[in-house]
Amino acid sequence: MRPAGAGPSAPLWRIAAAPYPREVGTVVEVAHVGVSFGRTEVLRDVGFAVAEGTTLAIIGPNGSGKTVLLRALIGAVPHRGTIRWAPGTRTGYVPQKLDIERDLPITGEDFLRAKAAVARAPAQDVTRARELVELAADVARKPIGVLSGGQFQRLLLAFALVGRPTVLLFDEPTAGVDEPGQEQLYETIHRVQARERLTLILVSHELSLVYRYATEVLCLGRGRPCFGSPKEVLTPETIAEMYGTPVKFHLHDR
Ligand SMILES: Nc1ncnc2c1ncn2[C@@H]1O[C@H](COP(=O)(O)OP(=O)(O)OP(=O)(O)O)[C@@H](O)[C@H]1O
Repeated sequence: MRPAGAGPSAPLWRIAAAPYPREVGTVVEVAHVGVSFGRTEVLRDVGFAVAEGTTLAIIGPNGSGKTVLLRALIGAVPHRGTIRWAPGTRTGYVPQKLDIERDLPITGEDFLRAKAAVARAPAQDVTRARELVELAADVARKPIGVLSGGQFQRLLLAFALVGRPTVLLFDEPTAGVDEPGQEQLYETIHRVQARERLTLILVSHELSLVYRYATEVLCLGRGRPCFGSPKEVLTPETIAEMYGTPVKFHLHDR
């Protein structure tokens, strides 16, 4: 299958040139954001807005600044420009990598309880989050080092859900997960999103899943960032331009 999409004349660049209009229900507004490390500019003039309950996918080649942007959004990286969260927003962040040793002698349950303690969330949030992501209680009682890639990603998702965020920021939800597991994980995220009325901002390399699940797509890469619907952004022309090379992806049947 080939990607469906608008022609090259589609308005792909609407954000960088003109900020997205403020709407009722906008969760975050980002305008002219830039990030540099020393003399190296990683992000320049990034702008977009995310409406409540929608899914923004951030795509782009390795090193294009996707993780840096997520970290800027949660305030972990200094930036230029403005990032305005709606009052009352609570974010849950799932990093791409965890800076903990997987062979630490702690169980999934311990891990979730630690988050509840830090977030001052009630103990029942742990069970609730675990059940939401369909992680079996006996799996959560195992040491984190023996969990499969898919189980570990579910644990990370549960970790982010403890404290009841209104927005989930997810860096590569399917890293270390096989292809059927990726679909299942996206289904789970989608289900949790609908049930909890969450807004999702996720970084992904899985363009077919992005096509299926995202409401809007922000593409970082060579040239100016582009922002639009999956149909507008995920065209062979745009992808080739942003990645610097043609990228093939398959659209799964619904
Ligand atoms: N704290 C930091 N100090 C210096 N440079 C950094 C720092 N964090 C990220 N970078 C650099 O910023 C650039 C973008 O990194 P980032 O991790 O955001 O890329 P990415 O698009 O998420 O890549 P990937 O798809 O490989 O995960 C890289 O060149 C990286 O080395």
